[in-house]
Amino acid sequence: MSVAVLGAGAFGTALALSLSREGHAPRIWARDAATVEAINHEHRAPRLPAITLPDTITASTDIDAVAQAETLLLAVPMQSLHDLLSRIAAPLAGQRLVACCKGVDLAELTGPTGVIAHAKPRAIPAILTGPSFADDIARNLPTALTLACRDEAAGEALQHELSTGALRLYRTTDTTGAELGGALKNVIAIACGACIGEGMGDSARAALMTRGFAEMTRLAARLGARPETLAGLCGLGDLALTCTSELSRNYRFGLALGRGENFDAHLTVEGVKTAEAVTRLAAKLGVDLPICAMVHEVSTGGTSVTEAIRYLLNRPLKEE
Ligand SMILES: NC(=O)c1ccc[n+]([C@@H]2O[C@H](COP(=O)([O-])OP(=O)(O)OC[C@H]3O[C@@H](n4cnc5c(N)ncnc54)[C@H](O)[C@@H]3O)[C@@H](O)[C@H]2O)c1
Ligand SMILES: O=P(O)(O)OC[C@H](O)CO
Repeated sequence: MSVAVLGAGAFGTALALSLSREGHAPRIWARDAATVEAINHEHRAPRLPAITLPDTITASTDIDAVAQAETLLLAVPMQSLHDLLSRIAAPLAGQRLVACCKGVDLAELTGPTGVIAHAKPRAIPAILTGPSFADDIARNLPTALTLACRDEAAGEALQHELSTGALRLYRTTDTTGAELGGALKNVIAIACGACIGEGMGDSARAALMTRGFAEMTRLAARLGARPETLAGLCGLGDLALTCTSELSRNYRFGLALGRGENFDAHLTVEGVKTAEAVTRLAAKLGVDLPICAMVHEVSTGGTSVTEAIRYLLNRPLKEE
């Protein structure tokens, strides 16, 4: 089976490397010629500068040519996924489209598999998500992720196609749970970073992680997801990684908010737009997501970290 990667960022490049170790020769689509030049001639990718790529990994700016592979890994930021799919002329009928992004689309208020289903209704949508830093996958360190696909046979085929000796994929048909886990953990990671940056301590972070997990499962349950999906790699697993590691951009963005420091605007921080999207979605559905709402307020300058923490502490007391 042929696999291609659309998007030459850190995660797309790391996944291409992972595939190349299993004998695939993946092509990467990049939107700019300079990145294609760097991959094809210097064997390096701008977003993973420390890694040398094998010459079996090649790149092109011709999206319609690259998109002919049977399996396409869609590795662009969440808010660019719709734009990416609209660049491809073909309907991609019967092809497996695996979202490798985490978030909720602001325009459609759906996760990546919903965006795929709207843009390419004859394709088979799936999502690859869970605790993993691109750099770890690129270095072939042990990693376990969730592969979610409603089509069981396609999901099983993808699980086998994308697993490697170091990258172990667990399968589920619960795409809603898998994508909400990955989306919301980024929002909670911003909250945890802000809490640590503000000097609130590890106990406060543990409280935010736990009550954040309650928000994740509440919204997911309202949208029909299974609780055990959220308790898996794509939910609890990724929450644990992202809320505790300074390798996470979402966590570091939160740290900067808490410390009152600037943050590099060129870095992909999915939790900011996702906080806005899930706050809107929750209002529409009548679901209470106070931590997500505060992350949206703080990250858009609507309130301070101190005020947000005070608000969360002073909410009416309730049962756990
Ligand atoms: N980096 C990681 O460790 C990691 C791990 C797991 C999941 N992810 C997820 O992968 C997704 C991508 O993150 P990343 O770290 O690879 O980001 P990145 O910032 O390293 O790269 C993003 C890439 O997308 C391209 N891009 C942006 N907008 C585009 C558009 N409109 N059309 C086409 N290409 C566009 C950029 O040129 C860049 O090559 C995110 O949703 C992220 O949550 C990342
Ligand atoms: O750097 P982040 O915060 O986007 O996190 C990367 C991955 O999503 C961690 O699983």
